[in-house]
Amino acid sequence: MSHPTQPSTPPSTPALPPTSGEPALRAVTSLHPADEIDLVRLLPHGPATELVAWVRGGEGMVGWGRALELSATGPGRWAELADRWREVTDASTDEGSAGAPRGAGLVAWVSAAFSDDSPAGSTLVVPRTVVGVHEGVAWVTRIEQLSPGVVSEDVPSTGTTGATGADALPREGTPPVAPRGLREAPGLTPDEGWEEVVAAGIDAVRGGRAEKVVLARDVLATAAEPLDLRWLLQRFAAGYPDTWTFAVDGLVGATPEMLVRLDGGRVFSRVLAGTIPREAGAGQDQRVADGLLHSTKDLAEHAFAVESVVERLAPLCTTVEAPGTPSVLPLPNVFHLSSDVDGRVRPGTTVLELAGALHPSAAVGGTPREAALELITELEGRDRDRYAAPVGWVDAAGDGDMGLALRCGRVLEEDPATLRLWAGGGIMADSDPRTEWVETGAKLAPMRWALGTD
Ligand SMILES: C=C(O[C@@H]1C=C(C(=O)O)C=C[C@H]1O)C(=O)O
Repeated sequence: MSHPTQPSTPPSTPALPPTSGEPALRAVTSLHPADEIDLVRLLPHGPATELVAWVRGGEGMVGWGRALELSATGPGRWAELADRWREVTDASTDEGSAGAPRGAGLVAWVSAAFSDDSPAGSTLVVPRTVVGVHEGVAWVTRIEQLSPGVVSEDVPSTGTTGATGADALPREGTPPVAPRGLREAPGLTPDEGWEEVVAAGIDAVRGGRAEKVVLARDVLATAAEPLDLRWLLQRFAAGYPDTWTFAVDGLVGATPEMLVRLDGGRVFSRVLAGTIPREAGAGQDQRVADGLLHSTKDLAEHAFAVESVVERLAPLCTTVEAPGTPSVLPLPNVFHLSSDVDGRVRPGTTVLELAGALHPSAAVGGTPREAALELITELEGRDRDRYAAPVGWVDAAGDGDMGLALRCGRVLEEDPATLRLWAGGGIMADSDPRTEWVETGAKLAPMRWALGTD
């Protein structure tokens, strides 16, 4: 039996839609008076990964649902996210945000992996609903995909105030659920081994391998049920109002450190390095703060961090200015040496590219950068996931805030009742392992307090 011969050319197939480019989004913003809006109370109950927040002193933004998610890995993760976000925003429409406060309109939250070779990946998330507050103005932005793509189900709406429809202000969500039956366990480094890790870091610095290396430890906190992130966010917002309370992709915390803010061409970075736990009793504050301001070890450690930021900003800016001496930033748990760096960015640079260039600053890596990163890999011996990496938001113009993911934890993908908490500190030749243990304990205090019910 003979078989029909195959045609030499395949039959013509219908034309496929263009595959280049990212999905287009449509953002619609409405403005409202901001009377008595408590942003973190607006968040609906939902899985940890569906909630986003960036709030400080009652202002900022919260969001939920997912209109779009982009991910990237490797050393090119920043450039990839920046390019793809530009493609998204170029193809998208943004209605009603003209003249509205910074952050209103099309906006994405970003959380990146600390290291270039991390399996953790980096993510850019555009929520379906964003509510913001700034200087007496509130806004609601609703975002949807215009072109085909995967859109996850929105978190159920919390309802609306008076007015109905897409532009109404969402009403407060149900009260958050306090974590029950909390227990702590040592993380990837056994507690009793961490001072040895620090001692090895001190030896490496004394031996000339680096001038400063930041070493961190982790702790696991497990509750009886999946954690309600809104509990933590409300605690942070109330107890740490001078820090940026953040949530994205299951990473939650209250960071005092602004790696980089871009606002209409102005660049700002708050560099922190050099820390002392705040002792109970306000009577001690002045003495402790003075001690920090005169500690040669802490001043040197701080200078490395400022230098690393100024050096990396310089090629991307027309001007960069740093103060000659740091000041003391008081937080409920610690004092930090703090320097505010200001600059003007060269046109066309977004906050994502700035964060990519600055990360890891010597506040979380060390000096020199490459040698310190090698030591971190060698001595910590495990991946930092999203800890100590940039976290924040970017708008359609490329402006935004990128803090450092510190005083934070991340919900484990495999167990939504467990958070991995992290804290680290800068190790210099004259550091002491016991003091570093106490300092990292003070840096874990905000998370431990936020998990509590006192
Ligand atoms: C590494 C952390 O914090 C960083 C390290 C600091 C230090 O060593 O003094 C201070 C602030 C942060 O830049 C942390 O909180 O985990």
